Amino acid sequence: MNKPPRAFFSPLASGAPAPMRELPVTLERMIHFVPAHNAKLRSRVPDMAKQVDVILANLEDAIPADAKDAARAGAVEMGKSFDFASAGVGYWSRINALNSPWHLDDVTTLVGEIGDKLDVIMVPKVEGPWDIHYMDQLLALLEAKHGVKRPIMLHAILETAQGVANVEAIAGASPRMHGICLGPADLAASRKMKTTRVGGGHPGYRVLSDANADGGERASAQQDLWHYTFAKMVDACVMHGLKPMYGPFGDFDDEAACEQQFRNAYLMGCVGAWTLHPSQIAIAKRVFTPAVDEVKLAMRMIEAMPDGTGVALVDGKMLDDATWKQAKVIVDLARLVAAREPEMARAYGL
Ligand SMILES: CC(=O)SCCNC(=O)CCNC(=O)[C@H](O)C(C)(C)COP(=O)(O)OP(=O)(O)OC[C@H]1O[C@@H](n2cnc3c(N)ncnc32)[C@H](O)[C@@H]1OP(=O)(O)O
Ligand SMILES: O=CC(=O)O
Ligand SMILES: [Mg+2]
Repeated sequence: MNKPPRAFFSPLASGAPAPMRELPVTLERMIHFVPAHNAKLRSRVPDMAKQVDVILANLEDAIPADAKDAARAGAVEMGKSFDFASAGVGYWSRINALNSPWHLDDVTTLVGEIGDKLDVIMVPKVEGPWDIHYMDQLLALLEAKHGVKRPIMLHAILETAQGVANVEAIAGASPRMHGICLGPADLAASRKMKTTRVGGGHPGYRVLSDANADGGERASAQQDLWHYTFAKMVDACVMHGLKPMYGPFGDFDDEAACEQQFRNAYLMGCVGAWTLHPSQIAIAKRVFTPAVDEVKLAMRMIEAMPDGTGVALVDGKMLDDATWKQAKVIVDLARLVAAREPEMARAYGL
């Protein structure tokens, strides 16, 4: 059962900041993962911040059990030693799962030490709205205790079959929700899919054309294993005003496949993807930044129908109110990019 509308935006603890009614308007084309226990990589944060929209201190999977405390301390150090807000870069952390021995220390330490520096906590393996309700209440209590001025947002990873089944309820569980991203590795394991890949396609998942009368070779094409989940996730996010994102792509050597996976997500409505290795940053930037010719065409479409109603022809193609809205999605994104990157502003003519 949902909370009544008036209660939805009430702080959950006396002294906690009021929940946000709108998400901050920010570019989040890539969430760059930093293994937070790794001092060498932590020392590169100021350089990385010049290249990415968001830096995430990872505490969960990929951090060895005996380095969990060091990773937590590293996340605190990152938040204290670099001014992400002044650099215009988001600062997130992926905490350990709700049932893990590290979870409680992760949340209490992060909020207690860097609650005012952290924009988003990424919560893994979210199964249903109850996980978000729990996080919401705990964060409100900790924010009140530590005098945090701005609510920390939550980004859920969709990586269990139960989570996928409950994705709409997860998206609508709290005004803290920032977005949801697809976690194809854990989701594959949860569903008992027979793949060991981290995202992307699989050569065995394909459709085959009918047999040829002459016995000739049958055409066959690989299909997208993630299409259903993406579509479900994007609709749930957009319905609740959240940001859908793609998660990890594990084959660092296959940049073309990474780019295609990111592009499918972009075209389907996602705003960004995780980058796990420096080589993936340029790919995410290329994909989640609208192309100059696409933006120029969209601007011409908007000019052709200045008040957004009626019908017009641009390059021989019909547009009406719906097309105008499609064009506006692209131009709005271009304006966000232009505000951050002067060379793109010039290229777009904005
Ligand atoms: C399913 C999931 O949950 S996915 C999310 C969890 N996984 C992660 O977060 C993985 C994050 N990435 C990493 O830890 C690393 O990229 C690894 C361990 C996989 C590979 O690292 P390396 O073996 O050092 O790779 P490689 O030699 O190609 O790295 C090239 C350079 O980039 C650096 N680098 C690698 N990953 C990163 C990163 N995430 N951020 C910044 N720099 C990085 C390396 O330190 C190296 O620098 P150097 O040449 O000065 O030594
Ligand atoms: O955490 C990410 C995943 O794919 O699993
Ligand atoms: Mg996972």
